[in-house]
Amino acid sequence: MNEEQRSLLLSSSSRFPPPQGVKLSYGTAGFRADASILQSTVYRVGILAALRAVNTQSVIGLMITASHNKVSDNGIKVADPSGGMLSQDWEPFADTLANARDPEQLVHLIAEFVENKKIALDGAKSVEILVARDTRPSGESLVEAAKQGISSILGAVAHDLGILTTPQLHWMVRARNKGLKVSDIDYFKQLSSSFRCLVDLIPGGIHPSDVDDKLVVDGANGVGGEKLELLKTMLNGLVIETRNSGKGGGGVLNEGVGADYVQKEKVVPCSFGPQDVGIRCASLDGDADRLVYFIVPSRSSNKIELVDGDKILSLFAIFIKEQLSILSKEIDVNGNNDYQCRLGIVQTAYANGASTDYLKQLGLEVTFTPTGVKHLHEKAAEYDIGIYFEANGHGTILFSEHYLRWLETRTTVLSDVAKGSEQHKAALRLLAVSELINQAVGDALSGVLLVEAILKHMGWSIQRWNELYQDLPSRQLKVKVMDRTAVVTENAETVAVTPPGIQEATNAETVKYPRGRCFIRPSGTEDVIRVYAEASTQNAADSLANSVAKLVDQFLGFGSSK
Ligand SMILES: CC(=O)N[C@H]1[C@@H](OP(=O)(O)O)O[C@H](CO)[C@@H](O)[C@@H]1O
Ligand SMILES: [Mg+2]
Repeated sequence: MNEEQRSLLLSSSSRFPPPQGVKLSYGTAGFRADASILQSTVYRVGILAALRAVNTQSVIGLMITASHNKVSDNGIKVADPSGGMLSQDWEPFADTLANARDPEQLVHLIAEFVENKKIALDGAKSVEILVARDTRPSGESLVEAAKQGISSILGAVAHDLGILTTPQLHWMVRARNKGLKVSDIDYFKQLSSSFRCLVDLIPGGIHPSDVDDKLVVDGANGVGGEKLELLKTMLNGLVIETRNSGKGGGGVLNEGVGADYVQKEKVVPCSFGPQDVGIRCASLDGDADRLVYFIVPSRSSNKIELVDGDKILSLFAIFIKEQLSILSKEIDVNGNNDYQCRLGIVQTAYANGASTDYLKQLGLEVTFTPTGVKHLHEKAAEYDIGIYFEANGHGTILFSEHYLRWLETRTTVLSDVAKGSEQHKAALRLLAVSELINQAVGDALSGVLLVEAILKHMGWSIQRWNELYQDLPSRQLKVKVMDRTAVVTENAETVAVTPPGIQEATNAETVKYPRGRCFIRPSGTEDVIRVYAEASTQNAADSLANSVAKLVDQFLGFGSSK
Protein backbone atom coordinates (compact mmCIF):
# COMPACT_ATOMS: atom_id res chain seq x y z
CA MET A 1 0.00 0.00 0.00
CA ASN A 2 1.51 3.33 -0.97
CA GLU A 3 1.91 6.30 1.38
CA GLU A 4 -0.84 8.36 -0.22
CA GLN A 5 -3.33 5.51 0.28
CA ARG A 6 -2.18 4.88 3.83
CA SER A 7 -2.55 8.47 4.94
CA LEU A 8 -5.92 8.81 3.19
CA LEU A 9 -7.21 5.84 5.19
CA LEU A 10 -5.69 7.00 8.46
CA SER A 11 -7.20 10.44 8.23
CA SER A 12 -10.69 9.37 7.19
CA SER A 13 -10.94 6.50 9.67
CA SER A 14 -10.08 8.79 12.57
CA ARG A 15 -13.44 10.48 11.93
CA PHE A 16 -15.29 7.17 12.42
CA PRO A 17 -14.41 5.67 15.80
CA PRO A 18 -15.98 2.21 16.32
CA PRO A 19 -18.60 1.72 19.04
CA GLN A 20 -17.17 0.45 22.34
CA GLY A 21 -17.96 -3.01 23.67
CA VAL A 22 -19.91 -4.21 20.63
CA LYS A 23 -18.94 -7.20 18.52
CA LEU A 24 -20.30 -6.88 15.01
CA SER A 25 -20.87 -9.73 12.59
CA TYR A 26 -21.80 -9.82 8.89
CA GLY A 27 -24.50 -12.38 9.79
CA THR A 28 -27.17 -13.86 7.56
CA ALA A 29 -27.66 -10.68 5.55
CA GLY A 30 -25.04 -8.04 6.33
CA PHE A 31 -24.48 -5.93 9.45
CA ARG A 32 -27.55 -4.85 11.38
CA ALA A 33 -27.82 -2.91 14.63
CA ASP A 34 -29.30 0.18 16.21
CA ALA A 35 -28.60 2.91 13.66
CA SER A 36 -26.88 5.09 16.26
CA ILE A 37 -23.86 2.76 16.45
CA LEU A 38 -23.44 2.05 12.75
CA GLN A 39 -21.49 5.03 11.37
CA SER A 40 -18.10 3.37 11.71
CA THR A 41 -19.33 0.00 10.42
CA VAL A 42 -20.91 1.57 7.36
CA TYR A 43 -17.79 3.64 6.68
CA ARG A 44 -15.68 0.45 6.87
CA VAL A 45 -18.03 -1.52 4.63
CA GLY A 46 -17.65 1.38 2.19
CA ILE A 47 -13.92 0.61 2.17
CA LEU A 48 -14.60 -3.09 1.71
CA ALA A 49 -16.95 -2.45 -1.21
CA ALA A 50 -14.33 -0.26 -2.87
CA LEU A 51 -11.68 -2.98 -2.41
CA ARG A 52 -14.06 -5.54 -3.87
CA ALA A 53 -14.69 -3.25 -6.85
CA VAL A 54 -10.94 -2.83 -7.45
CA ASN A 55 -10.38 -6.55 -6.99
CA THR A 56 -13.11 -7.60 -9.43
CA GLN A 57 -12.76 -4.54 -11.69
CA SER A 58 -16.55 -4.39 -11.67
CA VAL A 59 -19.36 -2.32 -10.28
CA ILE A 60 -20.28 -3.20 -6.68
CA GLY A 61 -23.41 -2.24 -4.73
CA LEU A 62 -23.97 -1.07 -1.16
CA MET A 63 -27.44 -1.15 0.33
CA ILE A 64 -28.25 0.64 3.56
CA THR A 65 -31.25 -1.14 5.06
CA ALA A 66 -32.37 -3.19 8.03
CA SER A 67 -35.24 -4.76 6.08
CA HIS A 68 -38.05 -5.84 8.44
CA ASN A 69 -36.32 -4.67 11.64
CA LYS A 70 -37.72 -1.77 13.60
CA VAL A 71 -37.29 1.72 12.19
CA SER A 72 -34.56 2.71 14.65
CA ASP A 73 -32.30 -0.10 13.38
CA ASN A 74 -30.33 0.06 10.20
CA GLY A 75 -27.82 -2.09 8.38
CA ILE A 76 -25.56 -2.50 5.39
CA LYS A 77 -24.94 -5.21 2.86
CA VAL A 78 -22.80 -5.57 -0.23
CA ALA A 79 -23.98 -6.63 -3.70
CA ASP A 80 -21.40 -8.49 -5.81
CA PRO A 81 -20.84 -7.92 -9.56
CA SER A 82 -23.46 -10.57 -10.47
CA GLY A 83 -25.99 -8.62 -8.40
CA GLY A 84 -25.96 -11.45 -5.83
CA MET A 85 -24.76 -11.32 -2.23
CA LEU A 86 -21.14 -10.60 -1.33
CA SER A 87 -18.94 -13.63 -1.97
CA GLN A 88 -18.89 -15.57 1.30
CA ASP A 89 -15.11 -15.81 1.35
CA TRP A 90 -14.99 -12.05 1.98
CA GLU A 91 -17.27 -12.21 5.02
CA PRO A 92 -14.51 -12.96 7.57
CA PHE A 93 -12.66 -9.87 6.30
CA ALA A 94 -15.86 -7.83 6.70
CA ASP A 95 -16.05 -9.02 10.31
CA THR A 96 -12.44 -8.20 11.17
CA LEU A 97 -12.67 -4.83 9.46
CA ALA A 98 -15.85 -3.89 11.33
CA ASN A 99 -14.28 -4.85 14.64
CA ALA A 100 -10.84 -3.21 14.20
CA ARG A 101 -10.28 -1.13 17.34
CA ASP A 102 -8.48 1.93 15.92
CA PRO A 103 -7.27 3.50 12.63
CA GLU A 104 -3.82 1.88 12.88
CA GLN A 105 -5.24 -1.62 13.25
CA LEU A 106 -7.73 -0.93 10.48
CA VAL A 107 -5.04 0.18 8.04
CA HIS A 108 -2.86 -2.77 9.03
CA LEU A 109 -5.73 -5.22 8.30
CA ILE A 110 -6.42 -3.60 4.95
CA ALA A 111 -2.75 -3.64 3.98
CA GLU A 112 -2.48 -7.31 4.88
CA PHE A 113 -5.66 -8.20 2.98
CA VAL A 114 -4.75 -6.33 -0.22
CA GLU A 115 -1.36 -7.95 -0.21
CA ASN A 116 -2.83 -11.44 0.20
CA LYS A 117 -5.41 -10.87 -2.50
CA LYS A 118 -2.90 -9.00 -4.69
CA ILE A 119 -5.19 -6.01 -5.03
CA ALA A 120 -3.36 -3.10 -6.68
CA LEU A 121 -4.31 0.07 -4.83
CA ASP A 122 -2.74 2.65 -7.11
CA GLY A 123 -5.95 4.29 -8.27
CA ALA A 124 -4.86 3.73 -11.87
CA LYS A 125 -8.32 2.56 -12.94
CA SER A 126 -11.45 4.11 -11.60
CA VAL A 127 -14.16 1.80 -10.17
CA GLU A 128 -17.76 2.50 -9.31
CA ILE A 129 -19.84 1.63 -6.26
CA LEU A 130 -23.61 2.10 -6.42
CA VAL A 131 -25.09 3.16 -3.08
CA ALA A 132 -28.76 3.13 -2.15
CA ARG A 133 -30.87 3.20 1.01
CA ASP A 134 -34.36 2.39 2.20
CA THR A 135 -36.68 4.99 3.74
CA ARG A 136 -35.23 4.91 7.28
CA PRO A 137 -34.45 8.41 8.56
CA SER A 138 -30.95 7.31 9.61
CA GLY A 139 -30.18 6.30 6.02
CA GLU A 140 -29.11 9.70 4.81
CA SER A 141 -26.21 10.13 7.23
CA LEU A 142 -25.19 6.49 6.84
CA VAL A 143 -24.95 6.97 3.06
CA GLU A 144 -22.54 9.81 3.79
CA ALA A 145 -20.44 7.50 5.97
CA ALA A 146 -20.42 4.87 3.20
CA LYS A 147 -19.26 7.47 0.68
CA GLN A 148 -16.42 8.50 2.99
CA GLY A 149 -15.31 4.88 3.17
CA ILE A 150 -15.51 4.46 -0.60
CA SER A 151 -13.56 7.63 -1.36
CA SER A 152 -10.82 6.51 1.04
CA ILE A 153 -9.72 3.98 -1.58
CA LEU A 154 -7.84 5.53 -4.49
CA GLY A 155 -9.79 5.32 -7.73
CA ALA A 156 -13.12 4.34 -6.13
CA VAL A 157 -16.13 6.51 -6.92
CA ALA A 158 -19.50 6.38 -5.15
CA HIS A 159 -22.67 6.82 -7.16
CA ASP A 160 -25.60 7.68 -4.89
CA LEU A 161 -28.88 6.27 -6.26
CA GLY A 162 -31.02 7.60 -3.42
CA ILE A 163 -33.95 5.57 -2.12
CA LEU A 164 -34.39 2.14 -3.74
CA THR A 165 -35.69 -1.27 -2.74
CA THR A 166 -32.90 -3.74 -1.95
CA PRO A 167 -33.69 -5.84 -5.05
CA GLN A 168 -33.63 -2.74 -7.28
CA LEU A 169 -30.09 -2.01 -6.13
CA HIS A 170 -29.02 -5.60 -6.79
CA TRP A 171 -30.73 -5.49 -10.19
CA MET A 172 -28.94 -2.26 -11.07
CA VAL A 173 -25.53 -3.63 -10.09
CA ARG A 174 -26.11 -6.63 -12.31
CA ALA A 175 -27.39 -4.50 -15.18
CA ARG A 176 -24.53 -2.00 -14.91
CA ASN A 177 -22.00 -4.84 -15.10
CA LYS A 178 -23.66 -5.98 -18.31
CA GLY A 179 -23.22 -2.49 -19.70
CA LEU A 180 -26.93 -1.66 -19.49
CA LYS A 181 -28.64 1.53 -18.36
CA VAL A 182 -29.83 1.64 -14.79
CA SER A 183 -32.55 3.84 -13.35
CA ASP A 184 -35.94 3.42 -11.72
CA ILE A 185 -37.52 3.80 -15.13
CA ASP A 186 -35.35 1.13 -16.78
CA TYR A 187 -36.24 -1.29 -14.00
CA PHE A 188 -39.97 -0.51 -14.18
CA LYS A 189 -39.93 -0.76 -17.98
CA GLN A 190 -38.41 -4.22 -17.91
CA LEU A 191 -40.90 -5.43 -15.30
CA SER A 192 -43.96 -3.94 -16.94
CA SER A 193 -43.10 -5.06 -20.47
CA SER A 194 -42.34 -8.66 -19.48
CA PHE A 195 -45.54 -8.73 -17.41
CA ARG A 196 -47.48 -7.50 -20.46
CA CYS A 197 -45.83 -10.19 -22.56
CA LEU A 198 -46.97 -12.94 -20.15
CA VAL A 199 -50.51 -11.56 -20.06
CA ASP A 200 -50.65 -11.37 -23.87
CA LEU A 201 -49.65 -15.03 -24.03
CA ILE A 202 -52.52 -16.23 -21.84
CA PRO A 203 -54.47 -18.84 -23.79
CA GLY A 204 -57.81 -17.41 -24.88
CA GLY A 205 -57.24 -14.06 -23.18
CA ILE A 206 -57.68 -13.20 -19.53
CA HIS A 207 -59.93 -15.54 -17.57
CA PRO A 208 -62.77 -13.91 -15.73
CA SER A 209 -61.98 -14.39 -12.09
CA ASP A 210 -64.59 -15.44 -9.59
CA VAL A 211 -63.28 -12.96 -7.03
CA ASP A 212 -62.69 -9.25 -7.05
CA ASP A 213 -59.91 -8.79 -9.57
CA LYS A 214 -58.25 -6.18 -7.45
CA LEU A 215 -55.03 -6.84 -5.57
CA VAL A 216 -54.47 -4.93 -2.32
CA VAL A 217 -50.84 -4.54 -1.26
CA ASP A 218 -49.51 -3.67 2.20
CA GLY A 219 -46.30 -1.68 1.59
CA ALA A 220 -45.00 -2.02 5.19
CA ASN A 221 -44.82 1.81 5.33
CA GLY A 222 -41.57 1.45 3.45
CA VAL A 223 -39.85 1.86 0.13
CA GLY A 224 -41.82 -0.95 -1.58
CA GLY A 225 -45.15 0.83 -1.28
CA GLU A 226 -43.65 3.99 -2.71
CA LYS A 227 -42.12 2.18 -5.69
CA LEU A 228 -45.21 0.12 -6.35
CA GLU A 229 -47.22 3.34 -6.71
CA LEU A 230 -44.83 4.29 -9.54
CA LEU A 231 -44.75 0.84 -11.12
CA LYS A 232 -48.51 0.47 -11.25
CA THR A 233 -48.87 3.55 -13.44
CA MET A 234 -47.00 1.56 -16.10
CA LEU A 235 -49.15 -1.57 -15.87
CA ASN A 236 -52.21 -2.41 -17.93
CA GLY A 237 -54.72 -5.06 -16.96
CA LEU A 238 -53.91 -5.15 -13.26
CA VAL A 239 -55.64 -3.14 -10.59
CA ILE A 240 -53.47 -2.64 -7.51
CA GLU A 241 -54.49 -0.71 -4.45
CA THR A 242 -51.55 0.20 -2.24
CA ARG A 243 -51.95 0.66 1.50
CA ASN A 244 -49.33 1.48 4.10
CA SER A 245 -47.27 3.08 1.38
CA GLY A 246 -45.40 5.14 3.96
CA LYS A 247 -46.52 8.42 2.50
CA GLY A 248 -48.22 11.23 4.35
CA GLY A 249 -46.76 10.21 7.71
CA GLY A 250 -49.52 7.60 8.06
CA GLY A 251 -47.65 4.86 9.88
CA VAL A 252 -44.30 3.63 11.11
CA LEU A 253 -42.08 1.36 9.04
CA ASN A 254 -42.75 -2.33 9.85
CA GLU A 255 -44.90 -1.49 12.87
CA GLY A 256 -47.94 -3.75 12.75
CA VAL A 257 -47.43 -4.03 8.99
CA GLY A 258 -45.29 -5.83 6.44
CA ALA A 259 -44.48 -9.35 5.30
CA ASP A 260 -42.54 -10.35 8.41
CA TYR A 261 -45.35 -9.28 10.74
CA VAL A 262 -48.03 -10.94 8.64
CA GLN A 263 -46.07 -14.18 8.28
CA LYS A 264 -45.09 -14.49 11.94
CA GLU A 265 -48.27 -13.19 13.62
CA LYS A 266 -50.77 -14.52 11.06
CA VAL A 267 -53.08 -11.51 11.61
CA VAL A 268 -54.11 -8.66 9.29
CA PRO A 269 -51.68 -5.74 9.04
CA CYS A 270 -52.85 -2.21 9.99
CA SER A 271 -55.43 -0.69 7.62
CA PHE A 272 -56.70 -4.12 6.57
CA GLY A 273 -59.86 -5.59 8.02
CA PRO A 274 -63.40 -6.84 7.46
CA GLN A 275 -63.76 -4.88 4.21
CA ASP A 276 -61.09 -7.15 2.69
CA VAL A 277 -62.77 -10.52 3.24
CA GLY A 278 -62.04 -12.82 0.30
CA ILE A 279 -59.89 -10.28 -1.59
CA ARG A 280 -56.39 -11.06 -2.84
CA CYS A 281 -54.00 -9.29 -0.45
CA ALA A 282 -50.20 -9.16 -0.37
CA SER A 283 -47.58 -7.81 2.00
CA LEU A 284 -44.07 -6.57 1.25
CA ASP A 285 -41.36 -6.17 3.87
CA GLY A 286 -39.50 -2.96 4.72
CA ASP A 287 -37.02 -3.13 1.85
CA ALA A 288 -39.32 -5.03 -0.53
CA ASP A 289 -37.32 -8.21 -0.97
CA ARG A 290 -39.96 -10.39 0.71
CA LEU A 291 -43.48 -11.09 -0.40
CA VAL A 292 -46.35 -13.04 1.11
CA TYR A 293 -50.00 -13.17 0.09
CA PHE A 294 -52.92 -13.56 2.45
CA ILE A 295 -56.70 -13.87 2.64
CA VAL A 296 -58.96 -12.37 5.28
CA PRO A 297 -61.35 -15.31 5.70
CA SER A 298 -63.97 -13.77 8.00
CA ARG A 299 -65.37 -10.44 9.11
CA SER A 300 -65.37 -11.46 12.73
CA SER A 301 -61.69 -12.12 13.31
CA ASN A 302 -58.36 -10.47 12.49
CA LYS A 303 -56.78 -13.86 11.70
CA ILE A 304 -55.58 -14.40 8.16
CA GLU A 305 -54.93 -17.37 5.95
CA LEU A 306 -51.30 -17.02 4.98
CA VAL A 307 -50.15 -17.82 1.44
CA ASP A 308 -46.44 -17.87 2.15
CA GLY A 309 -43.16 -18.18 0.27
CA ASP A 310 -43.61 -21.94 -0.04
CA LYS A 311 -46.93 -21.46 -1.84
CA ILE A 312 -45.44 -18.78 -4.10
CA LEU A 313 -42.64 -21.23 -4.88
CA SER A 314 -45.19 -23.97 -5.63
CA LEU A 315 -47.15 -21.68 -7.96
CA PHE A 316 -43.98 -20.73 -9.84
CA ALA A 317 -42.88 -24.38 -10.00
CA ILE A 318 -46.18 -25.54 -11.50
CA PHE A 319 -46.08 -22.83 -14.15
CA ILE A 320 -42.46 -23.39 -15.14
CA LYS A 321 -42.94 -27.15 -15.20
CA GLU A 322 -45.99 -26.74 -17.44
CA GLN A 323 -44.08 -24.54 -19.90
CA LEU A 324 -41.15 -26.95 -19.95
CA SER A 325 -43.39 -29.88 -20.67
CA ILE A 326 -45.12 -28.03 -23.53
CA LEU A 327 -41.73 -27.12 -24.94
CA SER A 328 -40.44 -30.68 -24.72
CA LYS A 329 -43.42 -32.05 -26.68
CA GLU A 330 -41.47 -31.08 -29.74
CA ILE A 331 -39.30 -34.15 -29.27
CA ASP A 332 -42.18 -36.24 -30.68
CA VAL A 333 -42.91 -33.81 -33.50
CA ASN A 334 -39.56 -33.36 -35.15
CA GLY A 335 -37.06 -35.13 -32.93
CA ASN A 336 -34.71 -32.17 -32.69
CA ASN A 337 -35.26 -30.91 -29.20
CA ASP A 338 -31.70 -31.47 -28.15
CA TYR A 339 -31.85 -30.32 -24.57
CA GLN A 340 -33.54 -31.44 -21.36
CA CYS A 341 -33.81 -28.56 -18.91
CA ARG A 342 -32.66 -29.32 -15.35
CA LEU A 343 -35.23 -27.76 -13.04
CA GLY A 344 -34.37 -27.63 -9.34
CA ILE A 345 -36.22 -26.43 -6.25
CA VAL A 346 -34.32 -25.10 -3.23
CA GLN A 347 -35.82 -24.70 0.23
CA THR A 348 -34.64 -24.40 3.83
CA ALA A 349 -35.65 -26.41 6.88
CA TYR A 350 -38.27 -23.71 7.60
CA ALA A 351 -40.24 -24.77 4.52
CA ASN A 352 -43.52 -26.28 5.56
CA GLY A 353 -43.29 -30.07 5.31
CA ALA A 354 -46.53 -30.14 3.31
CA SER A 355 -44.95 -27.94 0.64
CA THR A 356 -41.96 -30.24 0.29
CA ASP A 357 -44.24 -33.29 0.01
CA TYR A 358 -46.31 -31.50 -2.61
CA LEU A 359 -43.31 -30.46 -4.71
CA LYS A 360 -41.80 -33.94 -4.56
CA GLN A 361 -45.10 -35.48 -5.51
CA LEU A 362 -45.05 -33.28 -8.63
CA GLY A 363 -41.84 -35.11 -9.48
CA LEU A 364 -39.60 -32.14 -8.78
CA GLU A 365 -36.07 -32.32 -7.41
CA VAL A 366 -36.03 -30.55 -4.02
CA THR A 367 -32.83 -29.73 -2.13
CA PHE A 368 -32.18 -27.95 1.16
CA THR A 369 -29.62 -25.36 2.24
CA PRO A 370 -28.99 -23.44 5.45
CA THR A 371 -31.06 -20.29 6.07
CA GLY A 372 -30.13 -17.12 4.19
CA VAL A 373 -30.57 -16.22 0.59
CA LYS A 374 -26.85 -16.41 -0.06
CA HIS A 375 -27.04 -20.19 0.45
CA LEU A 376 -30.25 -20.80 -1.47
CA HIS A 377 -29.16 -18.62 -4.38
CA GLU A 378 -25.86 -20.42 -4.75
CA LYS A 379 -27.59 -23.80 -4.87
CA ALA A 380 -30.32 -22.65 -7.28
CA ALA A 381 -27.62 -21.35 -9.65
CA GLU A 382 -26.47 -24.96 -10.19
CA TYR A 383 -29.58 -25.73 -12.27
CA ASP A 384 -30.72 -24.59 -15.72
CA ILE A 385 -33.74 -23.19 -13.90
CA GLY A 386 -33.48 -23.02 -10.13
CA ILE A 387 -36.42 -21.84 -8.03
CA TYR A 388 -35.68 -20.92 -4.44
CA PHE A 389 -37.79 -19.49 -1.65
CA GLU A 390 -37.65 -19.08 2.07
CA ALA A 391 -41.00 -19.67 3.77
CA ASN A 392 -40.97 -16.01 4.80
CA GLY A 393 -41.32 -14.92 1.16
CA HIS A 394 -37.78 -14.26 -0.02
CA GLY A 395 -36.95 -15.98 -3.27
CA THR A 396 -36.67 -15.91 -7.03
CA ILE A 397 -36.17 -18.02 -10.14
CA LEU A 398 -32.70 -18.25 -11.65
CA PHE A 399 -32.06 -19.07 -15.30
CA SER A 400 -28.53 -20.15 -16.22
CA GLU A 401 -26.82 -18.22 -19.02
CA HIS A 402 -26.35 -21.48 -20.86
CA TYR A 403 -30.06 -22.32 -20.71
CA LEU A 404 -31.11 -18.80 -21.69
CA ARG A 405 -28.92 -18.95 -24.76
CA TRP A 406 -30.44 -22.30 -25.71
CA LEU A 407 -33.94 -20.90 -25.12
CA GLU A 408 -33.28 -17.83 -27.23
CA THR A 409 -32.02 -19.92 -30.11
CA ARG A 410 -34.94 -22.29 -29.75
CA THR A 411 -37.39 -19.39 -29.79
CA THR A 412 -35.87 -18.02 -32.98
CA VAL A 413 -36.11 -21.42 -34.66
CA LEU A 414 -39.71 -21.87 -33.49
CA SER A 415 -40.71 -18.44 -34.69
CA ASP A 416 -39.46 -19.47 -38.15
CA VAL A 417 -40.96 -22.93 -38.36
CA ALA A 418 -43.86 -22.89 -35.90
CA LYS A 419 -44.79 -19.29 -35.15
CA GLY A 420 -47.72 -19.03 -32.76
CA SER A 421 -47.57 -22.76 -31.89
CA GLU A 422 -47.96 -23.89 -28.28
CA GLN A 423 -44.24 -24.65 -28.13
CA HIS A 424 -43.36 -21.21 -29.42
CA LYS A 425 -45.61 -19.58 -26.82
CA ALA A 426 -44.14 -21.70 -24.02
CA ALA A 427 -40.64 -20.61 -25.03
CA LEU A 428 -41.72 -16.97 -25.13
CA ARG A 429 -43.32 -17.31 -21.68
CA LEU A 430 -40.13 -18.73 -20.19
CA LEU A 431 -38.12 -15.89 -21.69
CA ALA A 432 -40.60 -13.37 -20.31
CA VAL A 433 -40.32 -14.94 -16.84
CA SER A 434 -36.54 -14.62 -16.99
CA GLU A 435 -36.96 -10.90 -17.75
CA LEU A 436 -39.65 -10.31 -15.17
CA ILE A 437 -38.28 -12.15 -12.18
CA ASN A 438 -35.20 -10.52 -10.68
CA GLN A 439 -32.13 -12.61 -11.59
CA ALA A 440 -30.01 -10.96 -8.92
CA VAL A 441 -32.03 -11.59 -5.77
CA GLY A 442 -35.56 -12.19 -4.41
CA ASP A 443 -37.72 -9.20 -5.29
CA ALA A 444 -41.22 -8.56 -3.95
CA LEU A 445 -42.24 -6.24 -6.80
CA SER A 446 -41.26 -8.59 -9.59
CA GLY A 447 -42.65 -11.45 -7.49
CA VAL A 448 -46.07 -9.77 -7.27
CA LEU A 449 -46.19 -9.35 -11.03
CA LEU A 450 -45.24 -12.96 -11.70
CA VAL A 451 -47.80 -14.29 -9.21
CA GLU A 452 -50.47 -12.07 -10.77
CA ALA A 453 -49.57 -13.13 -14.32
CA ILE A 454 -49.63 -16.83 -13.38
CA LEU A 455 -52.96 -16.57 -11.54
CA LYS A 456 -54.43 -14.92 -14.63
CA HIS A 457 -52.87 -17.60 -16.84
CA MET A 458 -54.36 -20.37 -14.71
CA GLY A 459 -57.65 -18.54 -14.18
CA TRP A 460 -57.16 -19.14 -10.44
CA SER A 461 -58.46 -17.18 -7.50
CA ILE A 462 -56.21 -16.85 -4.47
CA GLN A 463 -58.43 -19.44 -2.75
CA ARG A 464 -57.80 -21.95 -5.53
CA TRP A 465 -54.08 -21.28 -5.29
CA ASN A 466 -54.12 -21.64 -1.51
CA GLU A 467 -55.76 -25.06 -1.84
CA LEU A 468 -52.77 -26.57 -3.67
CA TYR A 469 -51.94 -28.22 -0.35
CA GLN A 470 -52.70 -27.60 3.28
CA ASP A 471 -49.89 -26.35 5.50
CA LEU A 472 -48.93 -28.48 8.47
CA PRO A 473 -49.43 -26.51 11.69
CA SER A 474 -46.14 -24.97 12.82
CA ARG A 475 -44.71 -22.77 15.53
CA GLN A 476 -41.56 -20.68 15.66
CA LEU A 477 -40.08 -19.45 18.95
CA LYS A 478 -37.01 -17.48 19.97
CA VAL A 479 -34.94 -18.22 23.06
CA LYS A 480 -32.44 -15.78 24.53
CA VAL A 481 -29.29 -17.58 25.61
CA MET A 482 -25.87 -16.66 26.97
CA ASP A 483 -23.98 -17.51 23.81
CA ARG A 484 -25.86 -18.47 20.70
CA THR A 485 -22.68 -19.60 18.94
CA ALA A 486 -22.70 -22.60 21.30
CA VAL A 487 -25.21 -24.18 18.91
CA VAL A 488 -23.52 -25.56 15.83
CA THR A 489 -25.64 -27.28 13.22
CA GLU A 490 -25.22 -29.49 10.19
CA ASN A 491 -27.37 -31.14 7.49
CA ALA A 492 -28.85 -27.81 6.36
CA GLU A 493 -29.38 -26.84 10.01
CA THR A 494 -31.60 -29.81 10.83
CA VAL A 495 -29.14 -31.39 13.30
CA ALA A 496 -27.51 -29.60 16.25
CA VAL A 497 -24.07 -31.15 16.80
CA THR A 498 -23.32 -29.00 19.85
CA PRO A 499 -23.95 -28.64 22.72
CA PRO A 500 -23.65 -32.41 23.19
CA GLY A 501 -26.94 -34.12 23.97
CA ILE A 502 -29.25 -31.36 22.78
CA GLN A 503 -30.14 -33.09 19.51
CA GLU A 504 -30.91 -36.38 21.27
CA ALA A 505 -33.13 -34.54 23.75
CA THR A 506 -34.89 -32.73 20.86
CA ASN A 507 -35.43 -36.03 19.05
CA ALA A 508 -36.88 -37.59 22.19
CA GLU A 509 -39.50 -34.81 22.30
CA THR A 510 -40.19 -34.86 18.56
CA VAL A 511 -41.04 -38.58 18.37
CA LYS A 512 -43.92 -38.00 20.79
CA TYR A 513 -45.88 -36.13 18.10
CA PRO A 514 -47.47 -37.49 14.91
CA ARG A 515 -45.79 -35.80 11.90
CA GLY A 516 -43.52 -34.07 14.39
CA ARG A 517 -40.46 -32.22 13.08
CA CYS A 518 -38.36 -29.84 15.10
CA PHE A 519 -34.96 -28.14 14.85
CA ILE A 520 -32.98 -25.40 16.55
CA ARG A 521 -30.41 -22.98 15.13
CA PRO A 522 -28.71 -19.75 16.09
CA SER A 523 -30.20 -16.74 14.30
CA GLY A 524 -27.83 -14.85 12.02
CA THR A 525 -29.67 -11.54 12.47
CA GLU A 526 -30.74 -11.51 16.13
CA ASP A 527 -29.13 -12.59 19.36
CA VAL A 528 -31.37 -15.63 19.84
CA ILE A 529 -31.72 -19.35 19.22
CA ARG A 530 -34.69 -20.08 16.96
CA VAL A 531 -36.90 -23.12 17.54
CA TYR A 532 -39.10 -24.42 14.73
CA ALA A 533 -41.68 -27.14 15.25
CA GLU A 534 -44.25 -28.77 13.03
CA ALA A 535 -46.88 -31.38 13.88
CA SER A 536 -50.28 -32.63 12.85
CA THR A 537 -52.23 -30.16 15.02
CA GLN A 538 -51.57 -26.59 16.14
CA ASN A 539 -51.64 -27.62 19.80
CA ALA A 540 -49.09 -30.33 19.15
CA ALA A 541 -46.80 -27.96 17.19
CA ASP A 542 -47.05 -25.38 20.01
CA SER A 543 -46.37 -27.95 22.67
CA LEU A 544 -43.38 -29.44 20.80
CA ALA A 545 -41.89 -25.96 20.22
CA ASN A 546 -42.39 -25.05 23.87
CA SER A 547 -40.75 -28.19 25.21
CA VAL A 548 -37.76 -27.81 22.91
CA ALA A 549 -37.48 -24.10 23.84
CA LYS A 550 -37.28 -25.27 27.47
CA LEU A 551 -34.53 -27.69 26.53
CA VAL A 552 -32.59 -24.88 24.87
CA ASP A 553 -32.97 -22.83 27.99
CA GLN A 554 -31.79 -25.73 30.17
CA PHE A 555 -28.73 -26.35 28.02
CA LEU A 556 -27.77 -22.76 27.22
CA GLY A 557 -29.94 -20.33 29.14
CA PHE A 558 -28.79 -17.90 31.77
CA GLY A 559 -29.59 -20.35 34.55
CA SER A 560 -27.72 -23.26 32.93
CA SER A 561 -24.46 -24.61 34.28
CA LYS A 562 -23.45 -26.35 31.03
C1 LIG B 1 -36.40 -17.99 10.23
C2 LIG B 1 -36.25 -16.76 9.42
O1 LIG B 1 -37.24 -16.21 8.94
N1 LIG B 1 -34.99 -16.31 9.26
C3 LIG B 1 -34.68 -15.12 8.48
C4 LIG B 1 -33.70 -14.25 9.23
O2 LIG B 1 -32.52 -14.97 9.43
P1 LIG B 1 -32.04 -15.56 10.83
O3 LIG B 1 -30.63 -16.03 10.57
O4 LIG B 1 -32.99 -16.66 11.15
O5 LIG B 1 -32.16 -14.46 11.84
O6 LIG B 1 -33.40 -13.09 8.43
C5 LIG B 1 -32.76 -13.41 7.18
C6 LIG B 1 -32.44 -12.10 6.50
O7 LIG B 1 -33.56 -11.37 6.20
C7 LIG B 1 -33.67 -14.30 6.35
O8 LIG B 1 -33.00 -14.66 5.17
C8 LIG B 1 -34.06 -15.53 7.16
O9 LIG B 1 -34.98 -16.31 6.46
MG1 LIG C 1 -36.03 -7.64 3.49
